[in-house]
Amino acid sequence: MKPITFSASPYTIDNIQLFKGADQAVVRKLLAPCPIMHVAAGRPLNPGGRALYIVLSGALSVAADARMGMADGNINKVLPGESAGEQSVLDEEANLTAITALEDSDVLAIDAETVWKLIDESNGTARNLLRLLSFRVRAANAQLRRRQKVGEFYRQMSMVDGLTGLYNRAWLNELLPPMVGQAHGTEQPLSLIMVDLDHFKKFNDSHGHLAGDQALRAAAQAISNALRPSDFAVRYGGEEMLVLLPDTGADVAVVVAERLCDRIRQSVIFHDMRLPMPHITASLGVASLTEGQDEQALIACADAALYRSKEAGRNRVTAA
Ligand SMILES: Nc1nc2c(ncn2[C@@H]2O[C@H](COP(=O)(O)OP(=O)(O)OP(=O)(O)O)[C@@H](O)[C@H]2O)c(=O)[nH]1
Repeated sequence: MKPITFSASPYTIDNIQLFKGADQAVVRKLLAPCPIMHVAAGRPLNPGGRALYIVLSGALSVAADARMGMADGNINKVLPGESAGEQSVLDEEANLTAITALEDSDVLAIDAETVWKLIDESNGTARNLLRLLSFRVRAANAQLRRRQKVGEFYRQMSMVDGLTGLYNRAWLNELLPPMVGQAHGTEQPLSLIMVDLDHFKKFNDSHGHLAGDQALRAAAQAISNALRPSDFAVRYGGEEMLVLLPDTGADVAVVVAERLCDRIRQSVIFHDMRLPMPHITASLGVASLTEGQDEQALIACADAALYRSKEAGRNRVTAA
């Protein structure tokens, strides 16, 4: 079968995605006046213009524009037979994507009016265009989902303390107020334990800051291992940690705090037996939410109890 060419060019239309299965005579008639542009490698195509471009030879690169909030360094390569710029033609918006020739290319430029005529007069072209747009929407949705996942990952990372793996102050600031609100609303108890490592300055001075970091990790691990999945451990400050116990009243909170105190005292800082065996202890303060109390007052109560543990000789638990 004789290949169908268009314009005065040697190119055939049977390999162009958009015109697959379309009435070739109609397509050829409408494409006849459309210019074929030769674009040198690295040159942009009509920035901001409204035209549908079909690559006949060479290759184009299409990068989403930052103004759309879609720019993410992703570049799509458009190869012979494929098209770019359909959307700007259909929604009558200026093309916000940067289209550049990756290599010396021949590109058929179809102006908006001709695209609409093709849609009106060639069912096959209209169907192909719909299919193409549907594919583009799916790809954009998948890209958005990927970006949401990455965003959520970084959001969660920003809520975790890098040294201990416990939640950090940002997490506490976001989550404690609603937890206090919920406890008041449901009249469920909520308890809080403040944990502060004893003589930690001396520990650092004697064993070095790296050993201090390791001791902090060991204490955080001991705390995490001793809690129920419904409890939360937070690194509150340097060597100060905080434990939140939802649905837990004062009596049980003191039992949990005693357990944490024991586990920290027994924690192994260096598993390498050739290293000296320093150990740590902690002082703890326990407070339970009282009527009308806000989160700051609750923390202040636990802090005051912790201070009394320090005053009484450290390595112990005091309840507010
Ligand atoms: N290695 C290490 N040390 C830390 C970190 N954050 C805080 N510290 C140290 O923890 C020490 C806390 O010292 P202080 O607040 O004086 O309290 P302390 O020596 O534990 O004394 P008491 O709390 O009264 O028992 C300081 O020397 C801080 O430098 C950390 O991330 N790593």
